Amino acid sequence: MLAAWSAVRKVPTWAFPAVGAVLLLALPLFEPQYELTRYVQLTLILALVVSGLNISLGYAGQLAIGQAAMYAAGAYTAGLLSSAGHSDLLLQIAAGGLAALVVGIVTGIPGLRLGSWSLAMTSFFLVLLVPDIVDLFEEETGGHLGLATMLDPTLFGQRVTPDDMYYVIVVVAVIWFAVFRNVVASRHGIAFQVLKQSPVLASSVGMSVFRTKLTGYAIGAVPAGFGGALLANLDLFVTPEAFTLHMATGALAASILGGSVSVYGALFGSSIVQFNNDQSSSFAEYALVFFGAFLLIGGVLLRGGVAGVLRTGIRRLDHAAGRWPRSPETVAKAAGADRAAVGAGGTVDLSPIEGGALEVNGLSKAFGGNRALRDVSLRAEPGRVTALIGPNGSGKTTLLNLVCGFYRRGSGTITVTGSRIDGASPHRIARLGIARTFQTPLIPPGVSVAETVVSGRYTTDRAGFLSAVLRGPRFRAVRRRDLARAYDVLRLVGLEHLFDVEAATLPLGQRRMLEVARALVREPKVLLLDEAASGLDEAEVETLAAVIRRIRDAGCAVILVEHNFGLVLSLADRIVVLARGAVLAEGTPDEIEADVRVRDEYLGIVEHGEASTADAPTTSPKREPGAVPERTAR
Ligand SMILES: Nc1ncnc2c1ncn2[C@@H]1O[C@H](COP(=O)(O)OP(=O)(O)OP(=O)(O)O)[C@@H](O)[C@H]1O
Repeated sequence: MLAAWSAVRKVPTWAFPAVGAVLLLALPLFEPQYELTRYVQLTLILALVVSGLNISLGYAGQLAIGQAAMYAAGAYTAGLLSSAGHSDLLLQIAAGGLAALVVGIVTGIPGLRLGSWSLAMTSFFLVLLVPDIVDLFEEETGGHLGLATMLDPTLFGQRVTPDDMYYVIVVVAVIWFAVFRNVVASRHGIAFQVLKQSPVLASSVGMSVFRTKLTGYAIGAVPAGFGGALLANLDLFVTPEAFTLHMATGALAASILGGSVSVYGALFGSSIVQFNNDQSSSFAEYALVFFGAFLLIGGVLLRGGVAGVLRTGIRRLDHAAGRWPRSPETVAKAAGADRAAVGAGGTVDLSPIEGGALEVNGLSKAFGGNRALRDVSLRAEPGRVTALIGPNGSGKTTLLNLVCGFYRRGSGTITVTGSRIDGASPHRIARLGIARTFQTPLIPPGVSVAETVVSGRYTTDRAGFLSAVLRGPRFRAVRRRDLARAYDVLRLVGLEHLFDVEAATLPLGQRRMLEVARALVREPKVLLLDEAASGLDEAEVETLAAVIRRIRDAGCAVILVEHNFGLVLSLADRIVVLARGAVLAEGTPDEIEADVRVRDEYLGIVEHGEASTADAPTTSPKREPGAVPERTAR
């Protein structure tokens, strides 16, 4: 059984959908009943609509159900073009996709700008508006009676018969799903998942949150428009009854049941929902109840829907057959890295980084009456580790958030290599070469360790959308470089053997190291590490310390926010101590260690050498090169 599975897994993954497409194209040769071909056509049209929902909701995390309105835009555009004498199918499909894209952009901009539930509300009302808009232009659209003046479709001047229509629908669906798969597997697809996990994370790797959201929402509209144009030409009739809230709920149920974070989940979900639609008129009566049940089954019982169940099954079989996780050699080959070097245990060269000095001058920030930062100044030099320490609530994370542009400053300036960055948006600051890790690691679910690191390279060395869709030479070259670079930094932090593993399933220590790798892969000028050692065991802290030294030696300016005082003493070139939002002391590790105020305020050590709290250190941690201290300051 496992041998058979291994043989199956040797077949390239694209071969399975290709076989499915060939079977669908061959179906008419077997002279199936009309009901079956009709079912396939309607399922594929619904799958086009649902695939758009998978992009905007499943991948990009934008809760919106406006797909029915975009479907309507595509159908009416095709219908009106046909009624006006433009019977060419290609023109109608392209125009239908474009009309849906316009509807997506026009409704997406206000919905996304307002944030929160606005997009869900806007798209909900958009669907409710469809019959009214159709009635408003009754003369052209036929109002609630429907548009019945369409001409027979043509393709390259030839009439397209109802039988030919079957092939047109299959071919459009096959092309779209190939495009969808390529987009999802590209950097742009991973960007959607990063955004879904956290807009803060997305902007910290240089993504414009608004633009990425809008792109996801707008791209999701296009296949719905294609579907609409195909539906109109299938029956040569367009009625507003096909684009109701009922239909929108059905599409949502199909997306969740099939697996919204999946390409082929749209096909699974649509085939189930369409099958039920076709079964009986009593289904139509109770459809909302069925859709609700599908939503519950897909969302609660089957995590990740049908596609999620299949994915888990495949992963288990791969694991049992020894095909997963992949060996370092296989991983290196996939990454385009030097196979000979893999597994040799040698060190990884970190290429020199063009570090930049970060300078903070007179920075203040208040939250209401709470003055979180008061006139703070510090300078972090390239090729040096500058530690920022202080008790809880002293303002360390606030300072990092101001540097990264997540908070607006009250007063003061922030510069990198002399250029002001205060006032810039977070993604622009990230693009200027500031990278960071988070106190609680932000790792998107469902993404491999390798892809998580690659997401850090979002702004470097880009291949455009079209290149990604067509998998052109530029895309493949960038992809090879991305994976090879990800592999290198993973070796640096000791996680290369986990290349293929789902990142979100790693334990805390490895997720922290993974965040360091993701930040490092962009070769940042300035690296901000927010409590990167917290929750790590002794061996992991040692690895982290060695990695930080190598990043520093490569030329990066490292800012280390840390409660592990021993680690700080062993790594820092300069230490800045914050207390109650102001700089309490600044100096070399020796100066800080000897500073009475620091010992008193931060370490809680009273002058006769006893700790004032049970867990405060009584002696200075040792500072051997490479040694990692055992105690934390709190
Ligand atoms: N978004 C916010 N809204 C309101 N108050 C905030 C916000 N962020 C931080 N603060 C307040 O600012 C002060 C400084 O908090 P900050 O998180 O920067 O401290 P910290 O030194 O990083 O603490 P810790 O070591 O616990 O992470 C605290 O009083 C905190 O409550």
